[in-house]
Amino acid sequence: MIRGDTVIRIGTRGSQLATTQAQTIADALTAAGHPAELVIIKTAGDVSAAPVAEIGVGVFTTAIRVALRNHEVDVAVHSYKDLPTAPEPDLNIAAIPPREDPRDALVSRDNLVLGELPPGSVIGTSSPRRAAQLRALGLGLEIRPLRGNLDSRLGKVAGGELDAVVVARAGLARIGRTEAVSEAFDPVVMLPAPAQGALAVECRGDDAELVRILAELDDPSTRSAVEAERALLAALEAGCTAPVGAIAEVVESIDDDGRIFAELSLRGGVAAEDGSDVIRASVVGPVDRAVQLGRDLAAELLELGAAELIGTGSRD
Ligand SMILES: NCc1[nH]cc(CCC(=O)O)c1CC(=O)O
Repeated sequence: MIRGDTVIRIGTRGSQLATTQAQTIADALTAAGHPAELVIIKTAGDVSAAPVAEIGVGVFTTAIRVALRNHEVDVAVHSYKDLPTAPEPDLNIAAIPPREDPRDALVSRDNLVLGELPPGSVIGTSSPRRAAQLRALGLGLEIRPLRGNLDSRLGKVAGGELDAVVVARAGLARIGRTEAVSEAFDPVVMLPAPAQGALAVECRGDDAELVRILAELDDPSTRSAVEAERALLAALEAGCTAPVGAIAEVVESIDDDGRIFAELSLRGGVAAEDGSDVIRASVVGPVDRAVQLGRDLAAELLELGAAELIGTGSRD
């Protein structure tokens, strides 16, 4: 069924990463009989090269949401981790497609893994979460601020300006550059940003037909995982300013009668920005209790002292 004769307009940032991921949604909709096209929208994050910590949460997403509310576009495709946690009651994240690998990735000179980088090596990242977790490893690395699109970040390693950068593996996967990855960090080493690697496909809440069409692209396992991670982040934002990492996965468990069933495993952590301390905890529970699991884990982290870790409270 085609929505009248109108083409669905998908709002996206103009970066290669953003347009590539929005195009996958356009292609999926078109293949399902709903022709769609991209509309490029400039966001504050595209205009300023300042660290996200300074420009604020929502720099990559606010302008796209404005265009959605103004009916300039019908759908917004966001990197989920860039969305503020505040709910937007008039908008509906109608699809969370299957997630890419959520891990952070090291891209380094000579393809070295983290443990091979000598003390004093210079690593680029502007993410307080990545910087804090790198410092906490105690490897004597020097952390330098770094922003810009993925290509320019990788270029700083290729050009010899930096020994390595840490970026989301998912971003590299989407633009076809996974060959650049020298190491994907197990979450035991570095917890990814909540919702890293996931997309939020959003429309106006009153566009019932589009809500229904987009729902076909939804992946319930990814949705549960992202809901748990984001609930953890939202609960911690209230009482803690240090950077937060989280990863949830649907895992198979076996009950007392030997039957296999699905559960949601959530790991989360908070790190002092100077790397002097990391607090981690985990929880496993019913997949349909994702939000509660996130809140429970946040409460546990706060009990363990998360609020006492000082940070800028900024996001990736
Ligand atoms: N903060 C910018 C941003 N937003 C989403 C991604 C990567 C793709 C994703 O996580 O879905 C990136 C780049 C990065 O963190 O390296």
